[in-house]
Amino acid sequence: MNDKPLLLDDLRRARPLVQVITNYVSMDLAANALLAIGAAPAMIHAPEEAAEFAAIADALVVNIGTISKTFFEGMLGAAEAARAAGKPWVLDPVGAGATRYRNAAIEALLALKPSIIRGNASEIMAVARIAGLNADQAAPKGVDSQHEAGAAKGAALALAQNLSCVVAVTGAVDLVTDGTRVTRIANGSELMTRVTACGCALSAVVGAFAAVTPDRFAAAVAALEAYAIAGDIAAEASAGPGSFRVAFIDRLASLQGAEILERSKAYGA
Ligand SMILES: Nc1ncnc2c1ncn2[C@@H]1O[C@H](COP(=O)(O)OP(=O)(O)OP(=O)(O)O)[C@@H](O)[C@H]1O
Ligand SMILES: Cc1ncsc1CCO
Ligand SMILES: [Mg+2]
Repeated sequence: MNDKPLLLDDLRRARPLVQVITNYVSMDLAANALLAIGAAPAMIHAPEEAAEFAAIADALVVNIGTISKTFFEGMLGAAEAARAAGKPWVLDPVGAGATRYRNAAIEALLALKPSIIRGNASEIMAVARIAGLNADQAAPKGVDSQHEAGAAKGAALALAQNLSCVVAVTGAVDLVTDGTRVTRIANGSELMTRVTACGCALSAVVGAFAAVTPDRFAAAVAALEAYAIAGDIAAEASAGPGSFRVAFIDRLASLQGAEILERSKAYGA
């Protein structure tokens, strides 16, 4: 029996408290995506309280999209506290490779051992380079991917093995690896790339799934699959990016295990 729909059910029963330190662009969509999927969001980033809160949250998500000195201090404290408390934490390395400041922040965050790294292909290739792996790839030009997820397979495997974490690479076909297993997910709509912060909100949802199972690989696969399938269903009734954004939140909220089983285009490869 496929256990992915059960993880969604577990999530809705547990209603995990997910602390999200994310960029200004994504705060609203990420909090609403968490509520819709069945989790409880808390967007808490101030260095004065971020670490204290991470010790009581069920999972932490750190996204460096609009990082600044203050945000970075909060991220370091929270990630350290999550690690010390044995809570899962997810890193979304937005714009990895774009500037020296961003790369140094990523390097410091990698040292705090993220449980799951979720990014687009360009970002994951840049993170591997920052970690001293796979150094021959081109730098991304901004926050959007210049590459297909499959192009980052080597970088994702190397990162997962080296940091003992799960790496989730998104794109037209998503790729998830724990360094040994690789699952691809061919669901999702191109409209998701035309709504800003769809990837950031996904990273928040990955945190919610990671809060309800110790199996980080299963959590990442289940989160990406549910998210992309909600995107497929929402796209069927959308005229463009604006109406899609609204329909997408509705579909995350109404998503059923049976729809995941019916529509899943996940395969091992
Ligand atoms: N070309 C595509 N076709 C279908 N689905 C896609 C496509 N590109 C991305 N997706 C889906 O969109 C979601 C977000 O992934 P994406 O790779 O766009 O993140 P991102 O680049 O980090 O986004 P952002 O930086 O805007 O938050 C995932 O569920 C992914 O499967
Ligand atoms: C557009 C943008 N700029 C910094 S973060 C962000 C949200 C998508 O990553
Ligand atoms: Mg992104």
